[in-house]
Amino acid sequence: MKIESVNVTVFQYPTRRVSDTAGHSHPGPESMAKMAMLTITADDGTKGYSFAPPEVVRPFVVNTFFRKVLVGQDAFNRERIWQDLAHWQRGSAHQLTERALSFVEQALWDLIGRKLNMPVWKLLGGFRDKVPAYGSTMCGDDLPGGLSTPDEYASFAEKLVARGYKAIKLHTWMPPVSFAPNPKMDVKACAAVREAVGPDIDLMIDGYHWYSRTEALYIGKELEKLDFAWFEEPMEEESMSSYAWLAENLSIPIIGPESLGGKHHSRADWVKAGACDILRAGANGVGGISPTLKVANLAESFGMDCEVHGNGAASLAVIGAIKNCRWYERGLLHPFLDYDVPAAYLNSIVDPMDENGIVSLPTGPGLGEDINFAYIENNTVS
Ligand SMILES: O=C(NO)[C@@H](O)[C@H](O)[C@@H](O)C(=O)[O-]
Ligand SMILES: [Mg+2]
Repeated sequence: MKIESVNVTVFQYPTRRVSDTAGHSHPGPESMAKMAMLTITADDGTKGYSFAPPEVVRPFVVNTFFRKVLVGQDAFNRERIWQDLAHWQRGSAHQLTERALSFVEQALWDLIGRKLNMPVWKLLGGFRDKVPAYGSTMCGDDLPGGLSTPDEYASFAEKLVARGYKAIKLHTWMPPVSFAPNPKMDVKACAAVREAVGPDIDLMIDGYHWYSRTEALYIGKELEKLDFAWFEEPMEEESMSSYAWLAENLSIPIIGPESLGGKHHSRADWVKAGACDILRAGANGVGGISPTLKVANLAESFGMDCEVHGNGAASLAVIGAIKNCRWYERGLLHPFLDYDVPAAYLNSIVDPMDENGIVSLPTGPGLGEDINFAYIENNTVS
């Protein structure tokens, strides 16, 4: 099955998610956003798809890297294609990003799954067809009735538990929110949520990512009193030694790295350095599904869990194939937004959750996205 073409369709769709000046998403007025659908087509007509921000898979990236490496290759030689692209990153002047690599690799997996008429998670190992989800909140805000006070976090947490979630992760306040960063406010939000949901719900925090060692230590010690399940990204992840120091000084599990580059290579060094108790990797951030699987397998070899970063089909593809991931990150959630409403370009969401907080993995071929092709065609902008 030879790859014949790699194409990108950019289309517009309505959204109520806006980004702040640090890239964190919050609810906002409805606006039209743009999305790119990356399509890989094989010579027998089979197609594979992934969705990406248009700038990540812009024409320069597709023409300069994707088409040169993929076209003419056997689509089943996915690892060889991935290695060839990954090696080109060094000489790409930072134009071939981990995220671009992730999205083309995901489309390749989707193509393979569609060709074999099997879900990717089953192709990769088929460990499970259901997974418990944790509710991952948006970052805090200053919206009255949103996530602007500890009590509003507590009230939202109660609603999430009523919806079925058995675990909740708080993204707390970060600049540009006026009073952030604020370790004491982070702790107050965590305490309010623990008070509201009781002792049987797993709680985690993912707060301001640039605290000092002493600020992170203070928060961590307070979280230990609140029996939090993990402490995520409280400092700059480029400083692995800071995380090793923090992990040494706290009993609460430290999880990471999430946003650090270096794919599965950097995560091996984190394990060796004792910089985390739980590994983390996302299929959009470490170069795709296979590198995420490599991180999960590395973690398993050291008796560690690997909690997959982010929601979506690619995350589910990995989680369905491995044992050592306890949760699916379902989010990001906010009181003002209904997560269960699919985006206009999808007929249904890929991660439906029942009243017990269990997400059933997609049973369709490939990554299992229920794509509304007619909508995309009617809303194509380039
Ligand atoms: O941290 C995350 N998940 O754990 C990300 O999904 C979110 O994007 C969060 O970091 C953020 O909004 O920056
Ligand atoms: Mg995170």
